[in-house]
Amino acid sequence: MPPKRVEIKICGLTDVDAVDAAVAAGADWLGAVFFPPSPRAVTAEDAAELFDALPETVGTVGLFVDPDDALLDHVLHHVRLDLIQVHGRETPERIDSIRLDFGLPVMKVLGVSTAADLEAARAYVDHADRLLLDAKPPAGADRPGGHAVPFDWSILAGWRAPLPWMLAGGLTPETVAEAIRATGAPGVDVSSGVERSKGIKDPALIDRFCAAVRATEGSPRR
Ligand SMILES: O=C(O)c1ccccc1NCC(=O)[C@H](O)[C@H](O)COP(=O)(O)O
Repeated sequence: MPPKRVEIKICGLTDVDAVDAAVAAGADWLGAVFFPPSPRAVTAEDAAELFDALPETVGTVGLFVDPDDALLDHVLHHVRLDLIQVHGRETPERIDSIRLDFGLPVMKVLGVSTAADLEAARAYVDHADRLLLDAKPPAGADRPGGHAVPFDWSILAGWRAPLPWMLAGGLTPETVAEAIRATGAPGVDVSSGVERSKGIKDPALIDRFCAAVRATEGSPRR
């Protein structure tokens, strides 16, 4: 079987050095968080600077939590995004309206901790373009993601993804290869695991993360 390329998304970027490191390391997707309580939140203007002059091979992702149309309008007025990631309680119908009104594909995040949580995926077929499986946030958290928490990957055994998907939640340069091997994930998403402190990305960790993913390509998977 030919080697399978695993998509890499580096999320929560806030500075140009980290963007440059992610591009140089071969990341496929770069994410910016538009959710002010996050330590990684950026303004539309910041993101426009960060995502200026990227190679065409690199896609840009805006991460939103239950965004209203005014926020999406504002951000998209400033920044070229290729994919909208929604990390809140967005229904399939709300995703339809985002796709229709803003003309962009949407990746819906599902918080999972048990196999039963995976059932929710089916409701998004014919609505979302992609799914991102992430851990549920700790109790009382002020935001639904980006907590460096993995979920139990064994719940994915035998799961047939109804849409293209990515794996997230507490991945690091040390764990990502095993995560890919154990789950067969066609894509991986990281934020905390490539940071030197909360919200501050470390170019060397980005490089190590991407290298660890690329080293898995072609090796046997689930
Ligand atoms: O990063 C945040 O602060 C954030 C805020 C609100 C919703 C989601 C958020 N992060 C999610 C991600 O960055 C990723 O998509 C993914 O969950 C990976 O997070 P991590 O466990 O930190 O690697």
